[in-house]
Amino acid sequence: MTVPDTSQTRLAESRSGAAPLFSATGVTVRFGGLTALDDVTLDVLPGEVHGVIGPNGAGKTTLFNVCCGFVRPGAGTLTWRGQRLTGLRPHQLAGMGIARTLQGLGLFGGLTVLENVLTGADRFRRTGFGSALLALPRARADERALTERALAALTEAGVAEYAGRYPGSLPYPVRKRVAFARALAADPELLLLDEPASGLGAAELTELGELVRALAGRMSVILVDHHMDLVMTVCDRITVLDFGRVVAQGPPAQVRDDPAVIDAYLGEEASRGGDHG
Ligand SMILES: Nc1ncnc2c1ncn2[C@@H]1O[C@H](COP(=O)(O)OP(=O)(O)OP(=O)(O)O)[C@@H](O)[C@H]1O
Repeated sequence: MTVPDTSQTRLAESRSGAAPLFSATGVTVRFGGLTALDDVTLDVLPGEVHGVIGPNGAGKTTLFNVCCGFVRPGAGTLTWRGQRLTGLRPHQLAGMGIARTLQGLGLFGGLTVLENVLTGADRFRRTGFGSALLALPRARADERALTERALAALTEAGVAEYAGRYPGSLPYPVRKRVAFARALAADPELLLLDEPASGLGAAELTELGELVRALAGRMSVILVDHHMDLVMTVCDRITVLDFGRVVAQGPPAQVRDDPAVIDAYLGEEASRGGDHG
C-alpha cells in the first residue's frame, strides 16, 4: 500500500476549518479499576475518513462502542451536528443518519442478502405496515424504491451477484461486504466501521481501502482498525490511542513519524516478542 498523496492531506487541511459533524470530548470509561479510555477527544469533520488505531487493548473498541451508544462514558460528552447527545442508544443511530458495521457482522441468517440490505434502507420507508399488507400501489412503489437503493448499495460493495443467496452459504469476505452494503443502504452521514479489515487477505484489504476511500466527501467515516497500512492509506486524519489515551492526532504523514506512535507500536512488538520468546 502507498502513503496517501499530498492532495489527500490538502483535502484534510481544507476541511479543518469546518465544524465537526461528530465529536467525542473528554471521554473517560472505566471498567472496575481499569481505565479503558482516559480523557479522549476526537472530532470528525464532514466528509472525512477518520481512523482510530492503536496497539491491542489501547481502547479502540471501547471508543467505537461509546460512539455507537453501546458504552456510556463515565465522563465526557458526545456531540452530533453541534448538539450535545445525552443518553445515546444504539437504536437511535439509524434515525440520526449514523450507520455502523460490527466485527460480528450481525447478518440475519434467515434473510437473503438483498433482504438483509433492505433492513439497512428501512429509514427511507414511507408507507406503513397496513398499506404494505394491502399491497396498495404506493406501498409497491415504496418497496421498489427501497429495493433499488439496496441493489445500488450491493453493487457499490461489489456483491450484487449474491443478492438472492443466504449469508450462511457465503465466504466470510463476501459476508463482510454484505454488512458493508447494509450500512451504505442507510445512506448515512456518518459510517462507523469496527475492524473492517479483520479476517481479510492482502488483496481484499486493498479493495476495502478503495471502497472506503470512495466514500470520502460523500459521508464521514470513523474507521477503527489495527491494520496500520489500511488506516494510513485511506484516512484523512488519524487518532492514535495507547493505554486509553490519545498519543497522536493528525494527518497520516504526521502521525506516522510521531515518536509517541512509534513507541506505542514498538512497545507492542516488544511485548509480543516477550510473549513468544
Ligand atoms: N467490558 C469490559 N470489561 C472489562 N474490561 C474491558 C471491557 N472491555 C474492554 N476492557 C478492557 O479495556 C481495555 C481496552 O479494550 P479495547 O477492547 O477497547 O481495546 P482495543 O484497542 O479495541 O483492543 P484490540 O485491538 O485487542 O481489540 C483493555 O484492557 C480491555 O481488556
